[in-house]
Amino acid sequence: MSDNDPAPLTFAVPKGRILDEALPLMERAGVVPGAEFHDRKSRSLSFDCEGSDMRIIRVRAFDVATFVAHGAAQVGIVGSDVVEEFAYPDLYAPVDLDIGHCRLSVAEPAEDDAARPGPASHLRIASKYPNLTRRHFEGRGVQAEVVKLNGAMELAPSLGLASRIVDLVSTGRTLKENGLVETSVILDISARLIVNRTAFKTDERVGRLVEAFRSLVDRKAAA
Ligand SMILES: Nc1ncnc2c1ncn2[C@@H]1O[C@H](COP(=O)(O)OP(=O)(O)OP(=O)(O)O)[C@@H](O)[C@H]1O
Ligand SMILES: O=P(O)(O)OC[C@H]1O[C@H](OP(=O)(O)OP(=O)(O)O)[C@H](O)[C@@H]1O
Repeated sequence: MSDNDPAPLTFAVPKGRILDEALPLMERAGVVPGAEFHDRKSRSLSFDCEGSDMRIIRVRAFDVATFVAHGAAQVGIVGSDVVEEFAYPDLYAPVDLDIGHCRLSVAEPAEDDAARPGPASHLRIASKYPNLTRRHFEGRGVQAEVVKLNGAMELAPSLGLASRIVDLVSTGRTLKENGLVETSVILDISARLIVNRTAFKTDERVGRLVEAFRSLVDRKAAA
């Protein structure tokens, strides 16, 4: 790299379930992680990209948004749940990738309707999404006290930690097996290509990546 070459771009991806669906799209957009990315024994968090000086970093889903919003990564892939929860002003989500579909829902114990108390003005709710939870309940005139958990939300009602949960639902199996029922959907979710707004305005490589992903999604929709 000469002194005049721009700094390599950093592309952030989540570690878990979105990745399986995201990798084929990334590859078709020319973002191909090197072999070490697939080496389960590797403890590296930053990887080469084939045919480019771009770096690919693999972080927790919520952290993808944080890296991109702060410009530490310029591009990333993350669920719209994460985009909406943080609502970072410097984060722009220009492409719906049509993968990682699920929903953010309210759930409560599947007990008899007769045993359920009437409408409440204050509820304790367990969630990994405090902002979306508060916003949803405030819109319905209910003050939500959110107990922040990072997983296994479904345990909270039976152990008296909260009366309801707000969590991601896909097949609904986890709710069912833990004696809960979905009572309302807050948000339909899919994965988004996200970019740092400043990088998008100032670095044409970011714009080219956005166009590459957008045309892939458009072609899939037209097929
Ligand atoms: N059934 C599901 N459960 C959880 N997330 C789902 C589901 N279906 C799709 N998703 C999407 O996947 C995202 C989680 O992505 P992924 O599992 O790749 O991240 P992660 O980094 O492993 O997350 P975590 O921080 O929980 O470890 C969610 O934010 C959501 O957008
Ligand atoms: O409707 P389903 O298909 O059952 O999927 C929903 C479950 O999947 C997610 O958990 P995940 O497996 O990511 O584990 P976590 O609780 O550690 O987040 C989510 O938090 C639910 O628990």
